[in-house]
Amino acid sequence: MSSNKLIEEAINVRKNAYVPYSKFPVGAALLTKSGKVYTGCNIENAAYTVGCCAERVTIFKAISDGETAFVEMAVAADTKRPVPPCGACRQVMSEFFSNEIQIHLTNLSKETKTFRMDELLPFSFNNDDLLKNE
Ligand SMILES: O=c1ccn([C@H]2C[C@H](O)[C@@H](CO)O2)c(=O)[nH]1
Ligand SMILES: [Zn+2]
Repeated sequence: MSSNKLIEEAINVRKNAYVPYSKFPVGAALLTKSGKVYTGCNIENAAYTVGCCAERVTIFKAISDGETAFVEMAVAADTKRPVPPCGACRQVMSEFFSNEIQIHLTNLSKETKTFRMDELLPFSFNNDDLLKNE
């Protein structure tokens, strides 16, 4: 699976986005170490705040299937620059992605920027911060 193929999958799954409110479809694709590709799109709701971004839908699909080891992720939207993930998604990514994982952000022209997790979310809150007495 090439990075370009993963980007194609992210662009392709945008068609399933449920976005009657924002009309801003986003797609994501996640490659596991076992070679599986999980895809996801954003899913909105009439109660706006309960909608979920494409990145989190994708990661949660993989985690709920028992997958925890990942290689790379692609995120695509119809943006001028490669689409930047929101802060909530960066926090969820940081829970499951080590710094070896490549995160490809792209747009429909496949203008792509690739980041490491600590570039997308430096000084992130993590499980170590919960261990205040150790
Ligand atoms: O990286 C992003 C940015 C936004 N959205 C969604 C949230 C909402 O449904 C719509 C507009 O913000 O796009 C994503 O899925 N991923
Ligand atoms: Zn998000």
